[in-house]
Amino acid sequence: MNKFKVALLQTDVCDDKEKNIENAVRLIERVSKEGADIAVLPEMFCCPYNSSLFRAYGENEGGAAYTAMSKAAKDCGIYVVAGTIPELKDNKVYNTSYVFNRNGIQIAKHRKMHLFDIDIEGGQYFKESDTLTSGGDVTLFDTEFCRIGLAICYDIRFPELSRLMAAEGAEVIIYPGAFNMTTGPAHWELSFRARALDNQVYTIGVAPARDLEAMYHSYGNSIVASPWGNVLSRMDEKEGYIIQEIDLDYVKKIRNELPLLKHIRKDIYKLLKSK
Ligand SMILES: O=C(O)CCC(=O)C(=O)O
Repeated sequence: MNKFKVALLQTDVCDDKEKNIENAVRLIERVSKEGADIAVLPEMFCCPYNSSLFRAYGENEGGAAYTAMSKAAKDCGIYVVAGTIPELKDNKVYNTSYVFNRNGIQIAKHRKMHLFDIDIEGGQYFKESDTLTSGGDVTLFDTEFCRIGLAICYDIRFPELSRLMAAEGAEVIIYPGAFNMTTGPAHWELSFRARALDNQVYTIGVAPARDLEAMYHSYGNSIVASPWGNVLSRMDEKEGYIIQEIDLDYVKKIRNELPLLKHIRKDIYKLLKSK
C-alpha cells in the first residue's frame, strides 16, 4: 500500500464548542465517503484561539471533543488526527493533539512542545505560556501505510524536531497549526517546504479558516508539501477541505536520487534526544 489519501479539514471555529465539534464530525463523515484514509483537523478546532479561553474550553482526556472524534473515527472507519484540544490535567492545560485509528482507538498523543510566545513590533503578540504547559515527547505513530510524525504549529519552527522524527522513520509529518496574518504570509509555506525538503518527507499543515471577527486571525492556507519541497495543495482562507493523495514510492525515489539522509555526517555531528 504505497498510496493513501489525506483530508485537510480547514474548519470555521466559533465560540460554541459543541457546534465546532459537530462541524468537525460532519466534515469527517464527508471526506470518509470521498475515500480519505486520514482526516486532519486544525489546531484548537473546538476553541477560539485565545489564551484566556483555553482553560474554559478545556477537557480531561476522554471529554466531549475527544469522545466525538474517537466515535467519528470508528463510525467512518478513518484515521482522525484530532487537530488540537485544550487538555486539562493536574490543574495544567496542554495544547494536545490526539490520533484515533479506524476503530476509534487512541494511538498517539502529542502535547505542543514549543509554546508560542511572540511579540512582533506592529504585528502579532501572543503568549501561550500564560496559560499552557509544554509537552516533552517526540510523537510518531504507525499506520498500514507508513510511520507519521506529529507536532503542532510553532513546533514546525524547530528543525531538530522534524529531523528527529525523520531519523525515527517518519515519511510524513502532520502539523495542526494556526499561523496568523503577521507570520503566516511570511513563514507558513516556507516552513512547510523547508521541513519537507530537509527531511524528504511530506509535510501537512491544517489551520482554522479565517474569522475577522475573532481576536486571533488565522492565516488558513492549509497545505501539503512534497519531499521535493514543492507545494502540492494549498487552500485559501475560507472554510473547506482538500483531499490529497500521498505517494510513498515518491519518498523512496527522492531519497534514492538525492540521498540527503544518508549523507548526514554522523561522525562529525549528532542530534541527540536529551531524555
Ligand atoms: O510560528 C508562528 O508564526 C505561529 C505559531 C502559532 O500560531 C502557534 O503555535 O499556534
